[in-house]
Amino acid sequence: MGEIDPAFIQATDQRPKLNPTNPVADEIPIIDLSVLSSPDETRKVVSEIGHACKSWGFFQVINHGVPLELARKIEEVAKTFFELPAEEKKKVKRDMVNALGYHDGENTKNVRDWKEVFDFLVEDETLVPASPEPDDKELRKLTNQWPQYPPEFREVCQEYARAVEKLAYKLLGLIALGLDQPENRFNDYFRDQQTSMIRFNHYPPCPFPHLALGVGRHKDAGALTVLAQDDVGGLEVKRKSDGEWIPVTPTPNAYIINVGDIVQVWSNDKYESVEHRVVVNSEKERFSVPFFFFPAHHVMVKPLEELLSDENPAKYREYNWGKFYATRNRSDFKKQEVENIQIHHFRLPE
Ligand SMILES: O=C(O)CCC(=O)C(=O)O
Ligand SMILES: [Fe+2]
Repeated sequence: MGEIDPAFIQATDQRPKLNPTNPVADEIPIIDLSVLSSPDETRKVVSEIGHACKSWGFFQVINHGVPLELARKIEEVAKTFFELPAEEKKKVKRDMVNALGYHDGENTKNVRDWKEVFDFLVEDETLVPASPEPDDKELRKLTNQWPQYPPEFREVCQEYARAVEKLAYKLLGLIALGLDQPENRFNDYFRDQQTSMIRFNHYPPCPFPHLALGVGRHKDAGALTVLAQDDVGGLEVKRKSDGEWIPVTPTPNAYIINVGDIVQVWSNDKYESVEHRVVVNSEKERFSVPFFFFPAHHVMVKPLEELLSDENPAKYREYNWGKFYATRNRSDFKKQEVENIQIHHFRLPE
């Protein structure tokens, strides 16, 4: 079995309980979107989603409109890509210049994740700040790197991106309705120059599942995440009521949705971006595909004025999404000595 590289070892209090003595019932709500054509049913779905966002920050959706055939194809191209020899994958490796493509050395909270990933942008050319420095107004264009194999890779990725983007807008609308806002309240932040990204995660079997994590605990920084997972399991969500780590049992053909930091700020903490992590196992590899719904770089994120009052004053000062993203990317890329940028850094004193 050999020795584990110490870079992967989680601090004692972060290590997973692999065989919990009291297995927890899966409580994360499953919401059926097939009924959205009827106004009464839509109201019900809006309220179910609102509840799920408040109590869990997570829910699953079924009958979501993403063609099953496309979901199957995306899993297949992702698997085929990760099976390529390392030298082939390294041809599209991310580097200091291009942050997109393949890599296997990511740190979450300064511990290395047991995974390899491939990242691509939903818009093939995406503008982002050139640096995290607040006074540097320069922008740069990010572009995708596409592997040559499998040959259908790019086309399948782009078709999948459009289908999941549609679902992401639908969900964003339902969340807006749940906050008593018009359904299209948030759309303009994305319509032009969204910075959304799709990631293929591959978690190889790990001989040290009690010491390492596939992804360390974190919150997603964007507005929403729309995640496909296979049938292996490993995602765990921190339950708000007691801080226990609750596994999200795979549901066939479902997407897992979680609200990110941006929705937390827009909703002024009504909905919270909840911590989650991925546990690995010694036998099976696992694949997952998150779609990170990110607004345009120029969007200033702040609590919605419409929700604020004397009783509900703003809990955050506004921040620029592009600079947040640039700062976060810098610190995920290299191991750093300090905590990387987090949403609580923008919290106003009570
Ligand atoms: O693989 C998963 O289930 C979740 C991955 C995740 O949380 C992420 O990539 O942000
Ligand atoms: Fe995540």
